[in-house]
Amino acid sequence: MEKLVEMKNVKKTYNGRVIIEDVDLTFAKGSFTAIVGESGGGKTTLLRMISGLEKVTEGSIEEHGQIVHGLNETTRIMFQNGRLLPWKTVLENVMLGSEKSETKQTLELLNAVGLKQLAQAHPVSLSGGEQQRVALARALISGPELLLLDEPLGALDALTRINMQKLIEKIWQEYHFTAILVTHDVEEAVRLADHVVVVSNHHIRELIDLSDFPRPREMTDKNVQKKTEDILNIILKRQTQ
Ligand SMILES: Nc1ncnc2c1ncn2[C@@H]1O[C@H](COP(=O)(O)OP(=O)(O)OP(=O)(O)O)[C@@H](O)[C@H]1O
Repeated sequence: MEKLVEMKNVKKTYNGRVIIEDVDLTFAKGSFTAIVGESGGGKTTLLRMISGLEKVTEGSIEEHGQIVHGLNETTRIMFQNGRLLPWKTVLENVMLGSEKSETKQTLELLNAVGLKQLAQAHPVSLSGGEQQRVALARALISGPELLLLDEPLGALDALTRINMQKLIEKIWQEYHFTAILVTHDVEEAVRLADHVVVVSNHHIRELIDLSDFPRPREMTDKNVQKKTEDILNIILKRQTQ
């Protein structure tokens, strides 16, 4: 297992208030990790520290053995709101993620995310799911090593969400980046991740290894349902303590 990111004894406080502490996590190259847990538990803060956008208060975060200082060239972030520029076309929005001009790979990527026919459309004419496809392509156009996903499917309806989960899994398998996903949706975490991090009470409460679960994972699969219930119980138990 080759390490990409390593968090050692990380603590974050805002104005003396502990948001998260005692974080020791390793993210292997090419792995898919989901971070779940109670609202306000520090999930986004964890992601922002990994991205370099937020400083750690104590401890360290290393990428390829180098301390993370600010946003890395090879890291991209995808948010709940695609943050597309309305006056630019789909293709132009995607190209914002790259300093190079359009290439054969650009069209391959548009094709892979199902946007080839919409390359000249503007964001206003796209559905929410299509807009997030553009945001995904823009995040991937430069070939990042690490993709941070901050609740990227949170605003989508249930069916679109499931289709987007399948797309993210397919793209992750094809493009071999390391993915870290923050989500409120435990089913989504179990469907996509090979490691699930449960955050609660300002700590990493549990690490669940799903790397042996075959893909694609369907919610009709009893083992997938059981894992989802187990994780939900860990979160709920904590909240009632
Ligand atoms: N810049 C900041 N200054 C002060 N407090 C902050 C700042 N950013 C986040 N917080 C606080 O840190 C706590 C954790 O926030 P964070 O967004 O990381 O949680 P979360 O687990 O992602 O929550 P949610 O699931 O609701 O999105 C919250 O109480 C939030 O108010």
